[in-house]
Amino acid sequence: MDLDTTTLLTALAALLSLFWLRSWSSSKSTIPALDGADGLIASYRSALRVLGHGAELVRRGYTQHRTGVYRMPMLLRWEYVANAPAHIAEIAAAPEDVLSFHLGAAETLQTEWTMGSEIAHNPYHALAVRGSLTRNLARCFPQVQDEIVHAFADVLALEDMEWKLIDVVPTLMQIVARTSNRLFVGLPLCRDKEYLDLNINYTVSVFTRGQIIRLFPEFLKPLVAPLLSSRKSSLRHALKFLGPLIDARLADERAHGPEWAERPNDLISWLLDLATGEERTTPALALRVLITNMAAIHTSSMAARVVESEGWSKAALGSMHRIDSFLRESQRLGGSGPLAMTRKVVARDGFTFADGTHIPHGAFLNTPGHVVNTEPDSYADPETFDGFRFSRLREAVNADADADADAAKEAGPNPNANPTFFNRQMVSTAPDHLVFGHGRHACPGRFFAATELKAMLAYLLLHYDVKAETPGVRPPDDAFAMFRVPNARGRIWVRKRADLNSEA
Ligand code: HEM
Repeated sequence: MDLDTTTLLTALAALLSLFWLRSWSSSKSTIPALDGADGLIASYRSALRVLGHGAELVRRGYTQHRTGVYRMPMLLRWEYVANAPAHIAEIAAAPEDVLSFHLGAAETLQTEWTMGSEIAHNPYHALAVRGSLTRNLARCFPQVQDEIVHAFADVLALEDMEWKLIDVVPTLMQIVARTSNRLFVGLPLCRDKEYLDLNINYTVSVFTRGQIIRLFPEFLKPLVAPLLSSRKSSLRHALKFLGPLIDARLADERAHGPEWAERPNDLISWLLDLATGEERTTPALALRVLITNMAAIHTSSMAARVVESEGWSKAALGSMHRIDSFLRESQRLGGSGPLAMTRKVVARDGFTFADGTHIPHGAFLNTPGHVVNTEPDSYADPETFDGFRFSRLREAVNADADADADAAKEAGPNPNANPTFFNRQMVSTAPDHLVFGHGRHACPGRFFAATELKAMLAYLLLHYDVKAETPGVRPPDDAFAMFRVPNARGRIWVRKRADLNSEA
């Protein structure tokens, strides 16, 4: 879909929305509206403004209602934003049958249209990521490490000591997709360019077209969404690669049961451990592989600077506090959109915070992701990138536990877990660090993401020199409404290091 078509559809959606007879009864809510956005005309004006200035409006709402909840006008309804840390902690702790993460995500990503309604109703792939994938990280790390070496060599394709200008986002997406798929589906498929491109294109399509579909009123979605969504064509395409692999795995399971000597330790097996009924078919399993790829690929872009040289075994990565700190800081500033942790209130009586603030049934409740990640009460000089902010803290408290303790805690009860681990690691979530969400639905893939990104950054630093295209300048993020991603046109210079080490 070209830019003109996108613009046209967006304009059409906005126009239709203006004529859509939205119920304004909720504007009589006791919860205050964003200042200047109350009333029919003002609210529509603000809702249109959200499309181009979402982050600015969320920051304004934070300044105006620092300790409370306010209503933000969107084109099709009012949404609620909770600013106070205590409220954020309550949202994080609420059970799925009170505040639904899955129905919140279904709205944000338009899951029914971009992925299929079964993904929201039976998200068992998240359990496979939280359990088996996380538990197997240490065992599978040598393969991930091996893939990083090959992926950097093939994707950067540097012949000699010359500097090469590379496009950051597409290059990192190739490397991340390939490394992740070494774990998900193994060799040789993880190196198939057509398969990787399919996963990357599907990821981009879910995030961009989901935002456009979201602009349309419900009654128009059945007409418009199938034209915009690439779900069916992507799944058909994915079956070309995954179909034979999954067919063979299902045949083996039928012949030998769930445990057999050469059973691969990969995502397909981890999904099969949990899949029941209709989920145990080739297309249904292929869709879960596609969705897990989408979750894994979407957020992995970062700035890189030389920090220090260490070995890069899994154990060494655990002690690489500065790389961990650098990535956490990078995510703190660039990793959350204006709104995070979207939840749909599904409890019949609505949701009431401990201080009595009441959110009605059916409403969407959010937290101001980027704003809390840059709250001056939590972070000194919060808008400044300080790569070693967290490693200094860590050195000060002299904590030595690493992400494994946290990962093991997530994967299941562990009587030997150390309760005093440092809680400002890359994988640690908090009401003032919402990059991976927080609470019950905090990203289950973050242990893998942290291991993979730390290994990638360490490898990059040991083997390549890197510099910004324009010294000291980070290109501004691309933003649309409440959606924010690294600048798609950002470029950096890369060359092989003169004193190239052979990998540890
Ligand atoms: C830097 C990389 C990543 C970031 C920033 C990230 C961020 C997030 C966020 C913000 C959420 C929602 C949390 C909430 O609303 O409370 C989430 C959920 C999720 N993420 Fe990630 N993620 C990353 C990598 C991954 C990877 C590598 C995987 C898979 C291997 C993954 C799988 C998932 C899944 C399955 C969920 C849904 C959780 C549930 O159903 O409870 N993510 N992620």
